[in-house]
Amino acid sequence: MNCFPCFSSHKSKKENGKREHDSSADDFIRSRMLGMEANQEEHAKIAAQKFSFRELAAATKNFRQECLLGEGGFGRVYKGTLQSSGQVVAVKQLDRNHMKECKEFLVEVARLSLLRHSNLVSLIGYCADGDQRLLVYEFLPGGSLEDNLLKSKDDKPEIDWLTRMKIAYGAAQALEYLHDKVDPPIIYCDLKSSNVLLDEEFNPKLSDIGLDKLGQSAENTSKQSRVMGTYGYSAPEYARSSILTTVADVYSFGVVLLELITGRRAVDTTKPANQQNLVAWAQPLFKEPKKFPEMADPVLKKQFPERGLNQAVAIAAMCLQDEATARPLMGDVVAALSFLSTASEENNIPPALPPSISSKLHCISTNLSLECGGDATEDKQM
Ligand SMILES: Nc1ncnc2c1ncn2[C@@H]1O[C@H](COP(=O)(O)OP(=O)(O)OP(=O)(O)O)[C@@H](O)[C@H]1O
Repeated sequence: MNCFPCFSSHKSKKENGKREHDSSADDFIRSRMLGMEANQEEHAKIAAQKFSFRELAAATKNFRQECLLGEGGFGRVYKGTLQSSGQVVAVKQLDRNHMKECKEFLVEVARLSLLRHSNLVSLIGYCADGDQRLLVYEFLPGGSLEDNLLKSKDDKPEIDWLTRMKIAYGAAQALEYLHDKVDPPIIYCDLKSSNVLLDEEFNPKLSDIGLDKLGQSAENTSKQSRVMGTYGYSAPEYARSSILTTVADVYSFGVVLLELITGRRAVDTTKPANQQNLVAWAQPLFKEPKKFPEMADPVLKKQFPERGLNQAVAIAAMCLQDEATARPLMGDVVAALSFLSTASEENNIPPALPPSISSKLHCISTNLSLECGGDATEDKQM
């Protein structure tokens, strides 16, 4: 028997991430708002709070350099404190070339404000004063997964195995929500460790569900105009065709999971040529389960359950299959990770999967030409 999980593939459940949907709430908002003038009435229909530019300037000490958290593809992000409530927030000031049209901006804010999940950074409010466009998010004090896992760790505690699995589980739940619980489904587009933010307890939240991303629903994949994704994280079919689907998100998730397992960057130009691309380095190892423990991050000092490690690598291997339709659905990844992230603190061993899940997750040795190492007890886990 083999310990690798097999998930229902995208081909069987959905065709390339597309699915039928009825007229949804956001269609309603879009149609209503595009037909209206940008006035007070429009603002009132958005769940997020409306801020004036003056309020956000005050919150960020006039966008002072010391408040700057960083700069991304859509603009600068500042840490601020709302004077009305004392709440600490992250204020994203969009570049002038994004969302100039007030109506379009408000439509996208309305869509953003409908998203609610504990593993997504919440949108608190927005500002559309003159030509200024700003978004106000909850502030995540723990920094990004990239900061914590992959950058210099002098002043940071190492992230232990179970915490890594919990981070993977939370990020997977957020993607499952966007793919399967939102209608029409939303493709995250740019999952990478710098977009996984952490709170004080290392609970992950996906950030940067940007305006372009919300404009890119699973129904309009062929309308992709701007190059999204990040080298090292993008699915091979996206590099070939520029068409994004939910299965491309599954691939990017596989890369982040592999980063969590190995402590290596998706792309690291400081490494020897054959190790610079994480997936290319890992692919041959996926065929040699006995070598899986060698893939683990050395800073873990072998403090991980071997069965859990084998299962996590197998999930990553499933997500990273070249054949897009063979990749698992995020719902199945969530089911498997829920067990890997709930090991008892005492023995750090993930519990056996219940029959209902293990029957769903049947073996994938034929897909990946893998034979699992480990003992019979381990093999029964998945
Ligand atoms: N809600 C937040 N709480 C705390 N820090 C945040 C928050 N949102 C963004 N940041 C930080 O602000 C910086 C810029 O973030 P932003 O999302 O604009 O870009 P990015 O993720 O670095 O790049 P890209 O736009 O290519 O995804 C990053 O360091 C990020 O960790």
